[in-house]
Amino acid sequence: MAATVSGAGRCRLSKVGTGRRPPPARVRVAVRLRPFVDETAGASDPPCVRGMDSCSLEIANWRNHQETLKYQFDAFYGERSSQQDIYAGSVQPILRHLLEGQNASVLAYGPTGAGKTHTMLGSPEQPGVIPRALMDLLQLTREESAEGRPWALSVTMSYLEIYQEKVLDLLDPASGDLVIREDCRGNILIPGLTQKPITSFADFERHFLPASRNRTVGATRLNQRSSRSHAVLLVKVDQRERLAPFRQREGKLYLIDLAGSEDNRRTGNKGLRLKESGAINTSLFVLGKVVDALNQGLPRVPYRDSKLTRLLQDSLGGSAHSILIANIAPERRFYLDTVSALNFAARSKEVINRPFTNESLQLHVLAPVKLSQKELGPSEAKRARGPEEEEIGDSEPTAPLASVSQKLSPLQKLSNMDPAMLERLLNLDRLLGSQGSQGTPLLSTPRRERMVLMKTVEEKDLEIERLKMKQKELEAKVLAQKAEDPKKENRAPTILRPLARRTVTVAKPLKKAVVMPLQLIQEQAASPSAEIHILKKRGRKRKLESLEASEPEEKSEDCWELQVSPELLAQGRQKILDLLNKGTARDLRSLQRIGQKKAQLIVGWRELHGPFGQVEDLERVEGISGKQMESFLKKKTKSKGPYICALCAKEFKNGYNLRRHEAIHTGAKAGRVPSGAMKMPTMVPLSLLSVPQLSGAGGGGREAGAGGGAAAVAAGGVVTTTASGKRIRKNHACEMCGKAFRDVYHLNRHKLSHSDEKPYQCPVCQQRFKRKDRMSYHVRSHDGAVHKPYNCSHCGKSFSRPDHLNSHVRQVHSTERPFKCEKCEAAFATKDRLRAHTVRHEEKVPCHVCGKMLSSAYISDHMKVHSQGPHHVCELCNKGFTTAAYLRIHAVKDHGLQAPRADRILCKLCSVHCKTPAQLAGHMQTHLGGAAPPVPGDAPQPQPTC
Ligand SMILES: Nc1ncnc2c1ncn2[C@@H]1O[C@H](COP(=O)(O)OP(=O)(O)OP(=O)(O)O)[C@@H](O)[C@H]1O
Repeated sequence: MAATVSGAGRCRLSKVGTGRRPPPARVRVAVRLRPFVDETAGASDPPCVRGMDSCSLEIANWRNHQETLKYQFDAFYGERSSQQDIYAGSVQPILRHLLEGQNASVLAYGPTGAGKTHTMLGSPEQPGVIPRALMDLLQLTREESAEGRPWALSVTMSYLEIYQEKVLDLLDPASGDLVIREDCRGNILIPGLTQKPITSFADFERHFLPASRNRTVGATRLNQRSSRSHAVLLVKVDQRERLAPFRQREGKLYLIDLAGSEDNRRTGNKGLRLKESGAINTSLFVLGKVVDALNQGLPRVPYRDSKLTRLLQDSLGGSAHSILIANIAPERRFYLDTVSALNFAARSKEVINRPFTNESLQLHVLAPVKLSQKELGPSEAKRARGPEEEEIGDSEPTAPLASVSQKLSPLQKLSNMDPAMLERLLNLDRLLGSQGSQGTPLLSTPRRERMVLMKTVEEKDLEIERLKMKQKELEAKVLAQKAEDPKKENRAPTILRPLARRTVTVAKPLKKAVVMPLQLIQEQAASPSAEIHILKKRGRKRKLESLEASEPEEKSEDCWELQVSPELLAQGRQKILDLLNKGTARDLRSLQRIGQKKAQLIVGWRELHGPFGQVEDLERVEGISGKQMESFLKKKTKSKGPYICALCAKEFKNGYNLRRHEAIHTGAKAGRVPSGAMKMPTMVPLSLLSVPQLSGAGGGGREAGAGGGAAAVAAGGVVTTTASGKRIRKNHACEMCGKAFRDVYHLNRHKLSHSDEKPYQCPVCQQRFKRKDRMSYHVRSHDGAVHKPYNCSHCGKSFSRPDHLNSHVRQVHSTERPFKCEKCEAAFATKDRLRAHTVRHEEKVPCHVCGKMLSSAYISDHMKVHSQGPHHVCELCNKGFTTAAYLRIHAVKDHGLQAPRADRILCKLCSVHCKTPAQLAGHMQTHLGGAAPPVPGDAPQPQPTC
């Protein structure tokens, strides 16, 4: 029986009367570890995964063999668990939701050969989830629809596979590729998909077993009967109420055996198998993206990017109670697949679904339960005719009918709605969704909820109208006030006119201008002493006609001077001091003459020596000279120009520079002020600046990703705004990774990161470097030219900067691991290490050449395999490797060698690798019984090196 699934002809009543968003139900995740397939293998090769309890497991960390990665799920089933354990523990509990008219789905996920088909299908001796669930479900429906019970239940089944992005009906293989559609309520439909009614398990087997033989399977190196497609068994439970109000419910159960992700090096796939594998990997990759998008609350979830995710729209982030069974294998050769499957499972358990009851009124009441109008009351008789008839039928409805009609009529509005309005509502829905609103979603839920939202929209419109009115009133008031005091109105622009240089050269009266910040206009009357004078002094070229006789010495200078009262100055200095003591490196950069490097030096100094007593203490920071200090302080009193940033007090010669600088704080695009805007310099005395304002300063106004990209470069370049407000166009893209750079120099410097080439060698110790500047710096360290006064109290290593010392202590000697991974329990000493670690949680992407699944961070390295061939060849077996690191791993793993790095010096006594002869000399002390290293915790003392 071919049937087109359709919701037409029904009036949906789900959650009528509740008006609330359905309660959330997280996707539940269970992990099943299969036993060793070859039982003898277990003895020689211990499993790489170990169960800890019924919910958690641990797996070795391949980057650090001392560590294990721990995962926690809703359930963990070890290798000894039976099919019944999994079914009873994780699947059986969700079946009851089907009888409530809700959807449920069970997905088996995992790498190829990990036991997905075994879990879902099993064998005649060990039946899996599918036969067990069907048996129970049919039993339940029989009980529920027994005579005298209010509901009549019927069950149908459909069975399909997604093979190479084609939807194929396994019950009718001749039907070809079917399309997936979505109805106006967001239900996923497959028109033309066969639905077979089943009333007993024998019925089910009669349809299911031959259909299963239609599923595409094939032999790979890892699995003799590997599923080459995703198989989806859809079981629908229809319920019809036997008595009024003749409701109808529909619950859908998806039982999905996903094809396994495949590493084609190990499966040995070629030709068709490789093509199948590409389709499988791609759809699983999209599945990962869907999970990520749902977890991050992105406005667009890429369901449509693959047939699999389109079909699963209901199960992930939709309306189903979902359970994901992640199957994993114990063999070491599956290690990376296992980690990847566990990471996917960990991410999936964050996904929230909102199941609700799929309930509607029957339009055409079932014949057997149709009662005569006599048997029904008049109102019931009318209701039995169905809502459509209610709405369009009688011209003079009775009272109860009218009330039903009234309830339903507004719902019609939505279908008749103007598309623009519908779009607005959709946007609003997305917005609410992205903000994690507790409000009602719009189009993913039944109509009644949409009504609530529409009402909200109307209320918001009214609110906007009200605010507009208020604004108009206020504007009218302001105008009235201005009219009352025309003198004040006229004076303001004179006071506030910007003191541009050009105006000064021609305007004699501007010998002395009083410029008031806007905020001070009111205060000035009360406190004349708070005046701030900005004096324009005579320029050398642009001669001022005459200046006041009292200021003869100022005539020789060509600059603006800001004269502030001593109290204001003192307050300003105090604020700078606060900033020095409390601000982060980023905040400090908002100060005059303090860049990234100096900011870090200041923070490092502060961590070592405690807070600064006075601003002048800055001089004690290594790297800030007395001269710089002087000019730093001087800059606070001597102005570059009259344009002062209201947030960080930096001064600028002209408005354009100021606006460009302001973009740092606002993140706005620097540029011309719109013609209507007031062209005013922002002049605020330091005293008005509060520390929070200062500490908020320095936010980068990035307009384009720093990384840019080849595409963006091709389209005219990437424009970025640096933290100091400078706009840079990056026109040069790296062809390896697409990152954009401003010039060829930086591009070439970056390209070195893609190669292992180290062209620069230290003439003293032969250590090699990728960059010349790094090499020269290193060479200077040999002759003591690099001053390294900061010594580590734990190991004696010297550093030129306190922040370097601090980060060394944090990384090497501290047991503190403040940077925690959100996905697993790993913790790190530095942000960089955490960042490197998070790569492993990223869903792998397929290489477009060979289909191999890799973390995106490793793709560019991997591409070397296809482009230039291996660089590093093992001398023992002639095998090539793309990186020296891989060659080293190979030497250790396959030949049991401890391969020394070319740039390392080996200690002959214990084979420890040292970077430099100096380090080796230090290390030798441990063999000679030299002086013990300083006691940990000793404050490091700056010691000049000889
Ligand atoms: N829990 C288990 N107990 C015993 N044998 C198992 C178990 N799980 C899997 N196996 C066996 O492992 C082999 C591979 O399992 P299965 O075919 O189910 O893997 P799969 O994940 O479906 O692979 P593919 O994705 O390639 O289809 C089969 O021979 C199966 O019988």
